[in-house]
Amino acid sequence: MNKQPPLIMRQLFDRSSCTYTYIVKSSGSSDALLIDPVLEHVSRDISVLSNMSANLTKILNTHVHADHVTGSGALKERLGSTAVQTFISRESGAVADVLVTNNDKIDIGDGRFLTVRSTPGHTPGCISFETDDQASVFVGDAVLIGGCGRTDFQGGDSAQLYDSVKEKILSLPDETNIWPGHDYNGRTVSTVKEENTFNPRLTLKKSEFVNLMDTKFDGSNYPSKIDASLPANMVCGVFSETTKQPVLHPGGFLWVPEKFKPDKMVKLAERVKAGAVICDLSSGEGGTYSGDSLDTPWHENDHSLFLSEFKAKVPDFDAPVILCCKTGKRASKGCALLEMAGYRDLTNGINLKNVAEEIGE
Ligand SMILES: N[C@@H](CCC(=O)N[C@@H](CSS)C(=O)NCC(=O)O)C(=O)O
Repeated sequence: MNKQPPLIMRQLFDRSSCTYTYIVKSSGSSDALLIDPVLEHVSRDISVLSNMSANLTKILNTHVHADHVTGSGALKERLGSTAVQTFISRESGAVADVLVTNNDKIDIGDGRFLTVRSTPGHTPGCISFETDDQASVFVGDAVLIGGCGRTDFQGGDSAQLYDSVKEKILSLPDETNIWPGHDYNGRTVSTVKEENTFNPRLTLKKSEFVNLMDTKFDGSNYPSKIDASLPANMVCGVFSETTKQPVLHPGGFLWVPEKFKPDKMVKLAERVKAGAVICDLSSGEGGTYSGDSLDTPWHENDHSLFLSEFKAKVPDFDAPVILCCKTGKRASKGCALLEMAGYRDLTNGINLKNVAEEIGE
């Protein structure tokens, strides 16, 4: 029987965001891959790879991180953009060289591979990477040691997270090592058996888990770097040489949560009474309203510009805001973008005519 060459692994840490980065390679190949690199540690990662005589060929991202900027783009720039490929899930909506989906195989070299497991819930596009011998699984933020990723922004869904984790991670053999994306208490690795036995969240019944998560994580205390991280990570950390901002997302894709879709508009009159700032993104295409409204044009191909113009007009992240346009579509994208940037009280008002009708004008 052919024995598989052993895998060599390194776990690296970012103290600021408590993020783990992993190097994985096969002993019989010089090729190596990195999982979840952090921008500030690109030099360290290159140096560790060099000491291992390893040649970085692939950078895998478990998801669009909200608490740190990925080192993917900077590593590509330093090591040669054609020599290294970036990976992220197709479901994340982000841009990378390779978009992967459930059950895809990622070659490590020397006959070894990782299998992609779709594990949404912390975000819709979260994936885990399982080694071919099931000795290890790199889970990003789906499972944390004695915990799990939060589910209160970026389309998080606690019921979905519970199902993902139970079906794709905690169903692996007892002895499978679980390598998390973070640990805030100095722990490094766990096993399926330990998490199935002791994880205080994931040993709950699904309804109890959902209740706990939805109470504990209420959309407050967002990661402090969310504003810079999300736009950068949607393009795998590639920055424009001229603006030094993340390059624009081709096509301007924005994930729009259900609650911001135009047909989900609710309690508009109540938000107006609460003193909501009404912003018109349509430059007057959506009818009129007798009260005050701010004209803040939507920039379909430059979300950063919209964000900076909006922030200059509405600096308070807790201000109630109603976005309007002509049909509610641009407003829904605007709400999604502003929520990712940290605004907490957003409503899609569809258009000014609709606002006027809702409040009985
Ligand atoms: N304070 C940190 C953010 C901490 C945090 O929210 N961590 C996330 C993973 S990074 S999006 C999480 O899911 N935590 C789970 C938990 O149980 O705390 C910062 O400002 O960056």
